[in-house]
Amino acid sequence: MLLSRRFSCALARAPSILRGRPLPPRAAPAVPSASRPPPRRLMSSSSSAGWQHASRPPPPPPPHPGADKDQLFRGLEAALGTTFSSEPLAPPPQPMILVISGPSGVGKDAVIKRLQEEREGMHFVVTATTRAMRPGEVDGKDYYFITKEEFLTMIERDELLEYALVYGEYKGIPKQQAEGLRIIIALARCLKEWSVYTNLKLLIHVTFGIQIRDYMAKGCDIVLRVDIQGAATLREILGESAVFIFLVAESEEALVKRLIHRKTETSDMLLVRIATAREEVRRMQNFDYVVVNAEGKLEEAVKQVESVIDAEKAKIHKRPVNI
Ligand SMILES: Nc1ncnc2c1ncn2[C@@H]1O[C@H](COP(=O)(O)OP(=O)(O)OP(=O)(O)O)[C@@H](O)[C@H]1O
Repeated sequence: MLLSRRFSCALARAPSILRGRPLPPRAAPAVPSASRPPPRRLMSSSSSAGWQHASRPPPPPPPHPGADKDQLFRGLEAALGTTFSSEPLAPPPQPMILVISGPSGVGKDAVIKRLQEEREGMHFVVTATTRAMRPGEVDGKDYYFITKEEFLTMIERDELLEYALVYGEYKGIPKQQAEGLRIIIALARCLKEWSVYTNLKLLIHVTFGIQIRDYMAKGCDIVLRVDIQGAATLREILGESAVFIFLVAESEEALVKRLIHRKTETSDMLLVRIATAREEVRRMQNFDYVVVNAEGKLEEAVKQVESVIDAEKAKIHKRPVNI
C-alpha cells in the first residue's frame, strides 16, 4: 500500500523532473533507403548565402590508434612535471629456504621429485641416508647412499647439519655439499690448531651458510627434505629463516595403504612407522604450513607447495635469512 503510494507520487513528479533536460536523440524513422532523400549537409558559410548545400570535403586522416592516449599520457607527465618510471613498483622476490617434512610414506620424495621437474630456480639439498636405494632412485641426486660406517664417520667429524636415526636407518644433511668445507676441515687438521678445532663446528655452520647464501645470491630457492626429528633440529638452527611445510595424508587409513602399496617395508617396519606417524602428526604445530597430499592428488599437493612459495615471495615483510 505504502509502496504503491510512493510509486504513484514519483510518477506524478516525473514531468517536472524531466523539464529542462535535453531530449534524448530520437531514433531515425525506418524509411526504405530508396524513398529516403539524400542526406543534406549543413555548412556554415562566410558568404551571404548563409547555410547551403556543399560538396562533401575529403575526410580527415584517421587518427593514429592510441594517439589521444599517448597525448593524454604525455599531458599528465607535463602536468606533474615528471616522467613516469617503468621501474617495477614491487620489490624483486627474495629467494627462500623451504623445509619439507612429514611422516614416513606421506609422499615427501614424490612431492619433491615433481617440484624438481616443475619449478626452475630451486636448489635441492641432497640428504645422505643409509637405507637401501629404491627403484628409480639415483645416487647423488635423490640421496647420497652411504654405509652406516660412513655415516657414523660423518657424525664423528661433525659433517652433518642435522641427522636422525629413523626406523633403524640414518638420514642427515651433509654440510660438505661444496668443496669449501673439505678445505676448511683439511686446513684445521693440518694446522692442529686447537682454536680452529674448537671453532670447527662454528666454521662448518658458517661454510654451510655460505653455500646456501651462494645459491640464494644466484636467486635460487633452497629446498631441504627432512623427517620430523630433522625438522625440529633445523628449526633450532634456522629459526624463522626458513619456511616449514608439514606434508600429511588425508587420513591415517590413506597413509597406511600408501605405505603398504610402496612395498618397501616389512610388516614389523610398517607397525613402527604407523605408530611413529601418530606421534608425529601432533608436532604439526611447530610448522608454518600444512599441505595435504591426498590419494591420487599428488599434483594438487605440489601446487599447494608452490602456492606457499609464491605467497612467501609476495610477502611485504620478508623473513630475515640468518644462516
Ligand atoms: N598423492 C599420492 N597418491 C598416491 N600415492 C602417492 C601419493 N604421493 C606419494 N605416493 C606414493 O606413496 C609412496 C610413499 O611416497 P614417498 O616415498 O614419496 O614418501 P616419503 O614421505 O618420502 O617416505 P619416506 O620418508 O619413508 O622416505 C610412494 O610409493 C609414492 O609413489
